[in-house]
Amino acid sequence: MKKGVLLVNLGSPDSPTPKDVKKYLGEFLMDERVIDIPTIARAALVKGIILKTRPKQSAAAYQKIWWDEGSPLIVISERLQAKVQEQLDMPVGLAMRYGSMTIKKGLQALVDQGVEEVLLFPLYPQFAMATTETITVLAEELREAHFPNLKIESFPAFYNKPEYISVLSNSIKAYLQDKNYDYVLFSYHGVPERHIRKSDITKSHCKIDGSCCATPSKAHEFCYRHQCLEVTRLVAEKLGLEAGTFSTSFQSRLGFDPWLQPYTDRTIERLGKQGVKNMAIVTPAFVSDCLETLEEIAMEGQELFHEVGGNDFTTVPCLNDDQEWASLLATWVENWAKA
Ligand SMILES: C=CC1=C(C)c2cc3[nH]c(cc4nc(cc5[nH]c(cc1n2)c(C)c5CCC(=O)O)C(CCC(=O)O)=C4C)c(C)c3C=C
Ligand SMILES: [Fe+2]
Ligand SMILES: [Fe+2]
Repeated sequence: MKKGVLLVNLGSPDSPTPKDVKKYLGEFLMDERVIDIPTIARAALVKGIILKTRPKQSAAAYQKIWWDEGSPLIVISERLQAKVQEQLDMPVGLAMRYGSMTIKKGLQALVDQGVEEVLLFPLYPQFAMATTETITVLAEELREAHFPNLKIESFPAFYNKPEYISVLSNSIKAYLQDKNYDYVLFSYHGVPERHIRKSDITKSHCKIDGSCCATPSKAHEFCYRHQCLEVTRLVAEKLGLEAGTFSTSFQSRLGFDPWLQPYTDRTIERLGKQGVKNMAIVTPAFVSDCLETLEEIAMEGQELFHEVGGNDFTTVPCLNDDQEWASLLATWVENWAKA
């Protein structure tokens, strides 16, 4: 059977105009795994409230980070795809969960090249209902409706694979080598606490308290919070960071529900007020730089840190198209193809 791989990332608007941002956010936020409330309530919230104001505000943010070639997230994902393709004999496709580069088009392009068996590769180190799950569910729906003879297998969350932790730690170490820092903040995209409880396959483990994520459980296979805390622990260990000089926080909260805490903005503020002068910030929920790293962290986060007395604020780039990272992806794909 001819094999191929489809890398899948989140997606971006076609352009940073309020019109295109509105279209993109409409698709994104109407996903039942992103805003997980009943359809009528979701439509009222998204179409009646969020889409009335957010597109203008988000478009202004996108305009600050947009590149001549397009959305950073898309351009970086394309560069990564090209590097992975250089190392593999099988076709390597790229698709986005939202926006114009659809998963349907990505699957069709592979089928057109004769592929009969696809490795679906969500580009997210940690599992989340709003990221990995929505990709795998949609791909299966598309397979049933349009590609009934195609075999699709999904690559699971890779947050604790030693080779991933190594590549991530190496890239952070290389970037911070000659930088001034006395604290490393690991900031992950947040999710509503409710998402964590919904993904708990034991239905009773996740209490989102001080201990559940450190207590071994089957629930952790699908616990975003546990997986983020593990990445921090493993990378800190690898980099030899001392206790008290690093911590985890969660960014990009939207709406009024409780999301995973501590929140990144409040953490930056607290650390600055407590006397941290030189902060490095890493964002391991994202494999590519995007609005959430380039604007929310590198611009807004830095401004906040300076306001509360901080000096240096270093935003460590995501893995992006790092050569070691591309080689690791190619190795994982090869291992799958051989199995
Ligand atoms: C409202 C709910 C949202 C959930 C839940 C959520 C989870 C989630 N998102 C990412 C990765 C990215 N999100 C990005 C942008 C973004 N995310 C939300 C909302 C939720 N995300 C919104 C409304 C936006 C758009 C921008 C804005 O208006 O603030 C991006 C950046 C995309 C880009 O074009 O650069 C990424 C990447 C993860 C990993 C995650 C759960 C773990
Ligand atoms: Fe998001
Ligand atoms: Fe937990």
